[in-house]
Amino acid sequence: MLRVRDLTVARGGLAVLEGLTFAVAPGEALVLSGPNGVGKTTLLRTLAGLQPPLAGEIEATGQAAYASHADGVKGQLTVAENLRFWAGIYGTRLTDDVLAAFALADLADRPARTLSAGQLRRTGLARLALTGRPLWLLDEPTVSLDAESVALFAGQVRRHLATGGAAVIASHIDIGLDALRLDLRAYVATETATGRDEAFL
Ligand SMILES: Nc1ncnc2c1ncn2[C@@H]1O[C@H](COP(=O)(O)OP(=O)(O)OP(=O)(O)O)[C@@H](O)[C@H]1O
Repeated sequence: MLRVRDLTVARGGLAVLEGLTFAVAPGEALVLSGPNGVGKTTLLRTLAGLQPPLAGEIEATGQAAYASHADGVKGQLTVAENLRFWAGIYGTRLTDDVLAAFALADLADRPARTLSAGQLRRTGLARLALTGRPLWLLDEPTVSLDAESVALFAGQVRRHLATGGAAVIASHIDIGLDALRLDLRAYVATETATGRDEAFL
């Protein structure tokens, strides 16, 4: 589903990670780890096609759904209206199953601006299920979620994988998935370190 060869990704014109080679097959999840600033978001944005790679190749079969830190939920719309809006964009339908899967049934008619941080995050994540896209690229999807919601979300990822989907997930916590793991510390670009050090002199 996703094949990456000798990839270098950059922010602000400087290489952040280099020499990345990996593959994610249908049914597989890859968890990206590494400390703040190592380049998880930069890699995910590059895989999502939101920024060009500095070098290397990315081959993907099927479209990707990218979920970033920003939930992208419109505050003046209700939860259901937000989800219907996205379903319209992706040509799918909002069903009770999706609301139930993300524990949003009781919140469906609430204006999104009145939601708690975790409820807002669950609404943003429910969008994934509406995209119908096979590859999920998830940047810290569990931020603001309590333990119950993390388990609920992990269940949705498992369901996605079981139906032939795949996922690449940046996460500081173990969300309990049987996943491939990639520690990005091993790929920190040497040029970056030099460039940043000089910038601080
Ligand atoms: N616009 C920019 N210009 C220059 N450097 C940037 C820019 N945006 C991010 N960076 C730097 O690029 C590096 C990678 O950032 P990135 O957001 O990908 O890290 P991350 O692993 O996702 O971090 P976190 O765990 O904190 O979310 C960091 O050192 C960051 O400071």
